Amino acid sequence: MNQRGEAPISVIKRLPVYLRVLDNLVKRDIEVVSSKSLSKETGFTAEQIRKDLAFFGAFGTRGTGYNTNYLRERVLRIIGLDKQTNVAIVGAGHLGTAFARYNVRENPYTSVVGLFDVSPDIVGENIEGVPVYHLNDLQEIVRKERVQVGVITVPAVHAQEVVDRLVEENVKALLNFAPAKLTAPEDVRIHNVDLTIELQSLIYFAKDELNEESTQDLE
Ligand SMILES: NC(=O)c1ccc[n+]([C@@H]2O[C@H](COP(=O)([O-])OP(=O)(O)OC[C@H]3O[C@@H](n4cnc5c(N)ncnc54)[C@H](O)[C@@H]3O)[C@@H](O)[C@H]2O)c1
Repeated sequence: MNQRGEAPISVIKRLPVYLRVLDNLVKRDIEVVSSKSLSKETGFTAEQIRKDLAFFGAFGTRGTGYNTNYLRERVLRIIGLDKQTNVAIVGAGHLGTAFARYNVRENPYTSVVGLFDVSPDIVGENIEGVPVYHLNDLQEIVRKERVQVGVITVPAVHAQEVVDRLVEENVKALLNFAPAKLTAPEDVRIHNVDLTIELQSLIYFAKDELNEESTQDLE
């Protein structure tokens, strides 16, 4: 049974947050955690947490809480992080290299096996142990390293050609940072990330609280 198929996207999106907190608790040798303390650490309500976790089976013991290790392993398995996932980042500029650095340091669950670029200024370099290859080597490395996820951090005008190359190599999951509308076959999943849109929507939601005097009308 595909457990992920049954839970709403909002629940799935909270799972990595639970994982981060559980990782921390395991590191601190905390063996049992209540939904109340998970609530304190995540900011979600205890009821929400119990409901979320119940989607995947009842893991907790009433009055005691959840076994931290067990819950962490379940969450890892539900997300699909119990097996190594190899990632390639295409575009080794500001964002691509920052993303690579951060993931090498902070994300033990995926392995960035290579960055790819076309600029002679960066090809051949090494970012936190991750080699920067020329785009021409994409096919060879994707096959050799069994890359499953592609991250797109090239200028928008080049993003579709990068998608096409990754799709040709059978990469089925793409995380796109370029502000471009990309197309791929139905069995390829593309997630778009746009921090500028996040910033703009924050301003919309906070606009009543923003100090009127410190803002100037643009028109
Ligand atoms: N989603 C967000 O929140 C967010 C934030 C910042 C930047 N961006 C976007 O991310 C992308 C990268 O931004 P940046 O600031 O790192 O730019 P950058 O110019 O620093 O880096 C882009 C890199 O892509 C390389 N490149 C160009 N064409 C390529 C190709 N066909 N194949 C491989 N590499 C190629 C360039 O040589 C360069 O190293 C842009 O599309 C930008 O708009 C998105």
